[in-house]
Amino acid sequence: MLSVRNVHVNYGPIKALKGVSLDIRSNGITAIIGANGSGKTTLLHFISGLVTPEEGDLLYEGISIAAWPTEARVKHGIAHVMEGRRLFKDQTVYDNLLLAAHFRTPRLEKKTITNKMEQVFQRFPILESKKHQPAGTLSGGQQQLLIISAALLSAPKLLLLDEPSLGLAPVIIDEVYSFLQELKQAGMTIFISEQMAALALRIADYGYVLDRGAIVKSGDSAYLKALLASDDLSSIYLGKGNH
Ligand SMILES: Nc1ncnc2c1ncn2[C@@H]1O[C@H](COP(=O)(O)OP(=O)(O)OP(=O)(O)O)[C@@H](O)[C@H]1O
Repeated sequence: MLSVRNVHVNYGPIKALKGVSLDIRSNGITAIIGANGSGKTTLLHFISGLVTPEEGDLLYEGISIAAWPTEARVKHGIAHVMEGRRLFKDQTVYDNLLLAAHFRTPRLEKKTITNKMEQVFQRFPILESKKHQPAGTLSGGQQQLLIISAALLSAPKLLLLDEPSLGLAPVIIDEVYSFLQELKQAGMTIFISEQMAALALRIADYGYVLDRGAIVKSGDSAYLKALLASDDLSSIYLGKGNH
């Protein structure tokens, strides 16, 4: 579905990505795993058009979209859930969903939005019970589920998730991950970045290991799990994620 080709991104003298190439396959989960500062966020920002590369290309369903602005990528189905749970914390849960639905597809009919919101509330009754509360009053896990649900309101073709487990308690991480597993079973295409390698490999079909801006290993999740278990990845300080 999406191919990153030989991407180089610099921040002044810092070379954040040094010739990264990878493929995100349809209907499944691809993971990018790497330590703090390895370049995962930069890679997701590149895919969303939030950083300009020195060099490289991005192919989406076979066509180059490297020159497209972020809005065009969003309109064509690339939804990005950023690191750090960015919500409108003073707005209610309901309004956050409404804003997300309108932002991504301004001409959605009211009935369609209502139906989609009903689906969110059926899946997460806790969000319904708190729908009139400011989003900032939700727990970290509830905020993460709200953000992912909001991203799904636009029925994206590709969902990008940057470290969805960051700062969450283990039991909540399990809830977020089982929701991602459900989305995968429903046919969604997901690209997930994680520092906790074993966690991402639990649900991913395929993975890439990023180390200081370069892909150093790749393979299906069984292969990468075996590398992790044999400590072959220990030099790059990945979180094991065996919580
Ligand atoms: N805006 C910026 N200006 C300068 N350097 C940056 C900027 N953003 C990231 N970097 C540097 O680029 C490198 C890659 O950072 P990036 O945030 O992409 O890594 P990451 O794997 O997502 O790390 P984290 O897990 O901390 O989010 C790091 O050395 C980082 O310090």
